[in-house]
Amino acid sequence: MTPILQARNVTFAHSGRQILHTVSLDVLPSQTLGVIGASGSGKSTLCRLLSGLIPPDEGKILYQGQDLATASRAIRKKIRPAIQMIFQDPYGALDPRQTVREIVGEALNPAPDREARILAALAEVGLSAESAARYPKAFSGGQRQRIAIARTLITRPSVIIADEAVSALDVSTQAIVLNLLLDLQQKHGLAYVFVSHDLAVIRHMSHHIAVLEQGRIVESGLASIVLNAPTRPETRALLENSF
Ligand SMILES: Nc1ncnc2c1ncn2[C@@H]1O[C@H](COP(=O)(O)OP(=O)(O)OP(=O)(O)O)[C@@H](O)[C@H]1O
Repeated sequence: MTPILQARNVTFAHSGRQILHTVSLDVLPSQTLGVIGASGSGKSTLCRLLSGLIPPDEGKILYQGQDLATASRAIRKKIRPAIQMIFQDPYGALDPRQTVREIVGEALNPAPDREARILAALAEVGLSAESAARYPKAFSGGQRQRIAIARTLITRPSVIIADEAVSALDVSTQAIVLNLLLDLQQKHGLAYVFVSHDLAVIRHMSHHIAVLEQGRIVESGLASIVLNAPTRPETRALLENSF
C-alpha cells in the first residue's frame, strides 16, 4: 500500500537541543499509526512536523510523495486541508467567542453550500443542527472534542493527527469519542496518527505502532507484534510501566 504521509530522515532541534533524530515513518491510507514514547520523547514535535505546522531542519515530510517544504504554493494550498490536527485540550482549542457554526465553518470560504456542509459535519459527529448557534461553553468536554473533530472533517481531510486527543476526557467519554473516530475512519478512509500515553487507547486504535525514545524511533511495526512481542528494551519498559 502506498503511504499517504511519510517522514524521511527528519531531524529537528530547538534552542540548540536535538529533539528528533533522523525519524522515518509511513502513514498508510485508512489506517492508524499509534505513536508511543515517554514524556519528552518528541511525540508532539513529530505531530507538528507531520502536519506541516513546523518544517524539519533536515529530511522531508511527504504527502502523497510531495515534499511539503518544496511543493509549489498551489500544491501546498491543496495539501493544507488534507492534513488536520486534533489536540488534547477541548477547552483551549475552541475560541469561546465564536459560535459552533463559526468554529466548524472557519476553513470554508463563503459558498452557497457552506451552511449545509457545517450541519453535515455536525451531524457526522452526532451534534444537532441547534448546536450551531451555541458557544463552546454550553458543551461538555466530549462534545467539545466532537466540535473539534467536525472542524477537521469539514475540509475533507485524508489524514488526522490526534495528539493526546482523548486524554482530557473521562474514560466513558473517551470510549465514545474513540469509537466515533473509528466509524469516521471506516466511512471516509481516514488515516490517523494517534499519539497517546494510554496504551489501552493505542491498542484500541492502532494498526501500526512507532516507539519514540529520546527523539529516535527505536521500534516500529504491526501493533499486534510491537505491543505483544516487543523486541526492544525501551518498548518493554514502556509497556511494563503502563500497567
Ligand atoms: N517550543 C518548545 N520550546 C522549548 N522546548 C521544546 C519546545 N518544543 C519541544 N520542546 C522540548 O522538546 C522535547 C520533546 O517535546 P515534545 O513535547 O515533543 O515531547 P512529547 O513526547 O510530546 O512529551 P509529552 O508526552 O510530555 O507531551 C522536550 O524536552 C521539550 O521540552
